[in-house]
This record gives sequence, structure tokens and C-alpha cells, in this order.
Amino acid sequence: MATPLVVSEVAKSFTMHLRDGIRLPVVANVTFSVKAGECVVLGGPSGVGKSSILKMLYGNYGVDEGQILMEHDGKLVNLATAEPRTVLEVRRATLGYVSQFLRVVPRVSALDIVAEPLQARGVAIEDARARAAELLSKLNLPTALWSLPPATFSGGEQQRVNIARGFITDHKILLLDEPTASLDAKNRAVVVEMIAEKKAKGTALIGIFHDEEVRDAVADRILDVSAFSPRKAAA
Ligand SMILES: Nc1ncnc2c1ncn2[C@@H]1O[C@H](COP(=O)(O)OP(=O)(O)OP(=O)(O)O)[C@@H](O)[C@H]1O
Repeated sequence: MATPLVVSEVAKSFTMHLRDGIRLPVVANVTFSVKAGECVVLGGPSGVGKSSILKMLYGNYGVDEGQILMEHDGKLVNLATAEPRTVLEVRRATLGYVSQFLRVVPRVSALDIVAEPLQARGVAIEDARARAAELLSKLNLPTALWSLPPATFSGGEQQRVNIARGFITDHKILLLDEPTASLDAKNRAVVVEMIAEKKAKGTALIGIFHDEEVRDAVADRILDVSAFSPRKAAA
């Protein structure tokens, strides 16, 4: 599909149950699409709803209204209303996510954490590990660390393991939540290059990048999330 992601009239508010059920509207009428090979960056001031949109796209936050349409397994799926089992299936095969922080699994080596999403898609363990090793060396993670669980790694080392894990599969849609926040200039440049490679392969990318240099290097389009502020919609 030339447009792997179509978001239409999505609205979200939070209900504060411990505060007499006060409703806090966050975004309304969120409408945009992302083409294959395009990288759209969510922009706008702090607290405007960028992370909330990314979490809705991944199915971590519920959606009050609207549609999040993705082509998955030859069918159109509305992630806003999909069953949890479908959401998990879409994540395995179609929708990737690089979060800001690595979720460390005790006793699992960095190499296997990176290889796991490929294994989950049926790739033989040795092939998955070989691809994981390629990515970890591209991201300059010292080989001495590959066999260790990343719990004791530095912030930047953990982030590189997380990036390798998110980039190892060829998901059609990839969400990026500040993937370069803890990286030095050399590794930021590697990630910029890896994003360009994904674009060339036709992946649709949506990301949050606070680093202006990275943002300008990767963005085809910056979507100002203030346009979806409920106050603006009501005006
Ligand atoms: N789980 C939650 N429960 C209640 N309120 C929330 C929740 N998540 C986000 N919010 C609120 O929604 C608003 C938008 O937050 P969000 O994290 O999406 O903004 P952001 O644009 O990503 O900000 P930043 O650039 O500072 O990371 C904020 O006012 C925040 O307090």
C-alpha cells in the first residue's frame, strides 16, 4: 500500500479518576497520513500531545474517537477498535516501535534481545543473531557487551540496543520515540543513516525528535500537533 497509515479524526482525553473524574482533553480531530518511504515528525511544544499520539498509534493508549487505519496482512485494520489479539499480531508483523528506554529482560543477552523480533517472525536463531550482530556493530556497541544482559549498560548503550531491536525487522510502519536522545554525535549520525535506509526501502516512519539537527536530517514533513489542540478546535 502506498499509504500504510491513515489517521482520521482521532480524539483523546484522559479521565482523572482520583480527581473526581475530571476529563482532560489532549487532542482532537487528529487527521494525517504517512506514505511509504516518508518520515513524518510530530512537532509542537511540550505537553501538546506528541507522545500521546504515538502511544495511540501503537495501541498503548485507547482512542475516544476516530480511526487509525493500517494495512496488515492484506487487510485494512482499524487499530483504534481492534481486539488486543489483533493489536499484538499487527505489532509482530506490521508495526514497529522504538521507545525511548529499553525494557530490560533479566538474564537475556543484548544480542538475543536484538535478535528476538526476527525469531518471533520465524527466522532461524543463528541467522537472527548474525543480523543482530551486524546492527550492534553498526551502532558501535563494543563486542564485549553483546553477551551480557543490558541492565548495567549506560543510557546510550541501552538506547542503541533498543534501536537495533526496533530496526531489525522490516515492519511497514515504524514509530520512533526520541531514539537519539541519549546518543553522542557519532551514533546520532548512524541512526540518521539507518532511518534513510528504512525510507529507501519504503517504510513509513513517524517520530518524535527533540534534537533539531536530527529532526531536520530525517523529516520529510513536520506535523505541528498544536493544530490538534482541543482548545484550537473549539475556537
Ligand atoms: N496517562 C496519562 N494520564 C493523564 N494525563 C496524561 C497521560 N499521558 C499524558 N497526559 C497529559 O497529556 C498531555 C500531553 O502529554 P504528552 O506526553 O502527549 O505531550 P508531549 O507533546 O509528548 O510532551 P513532551 O514534548 O514534553 O514530551 C499532558 O498535559 C500530559 O500531562
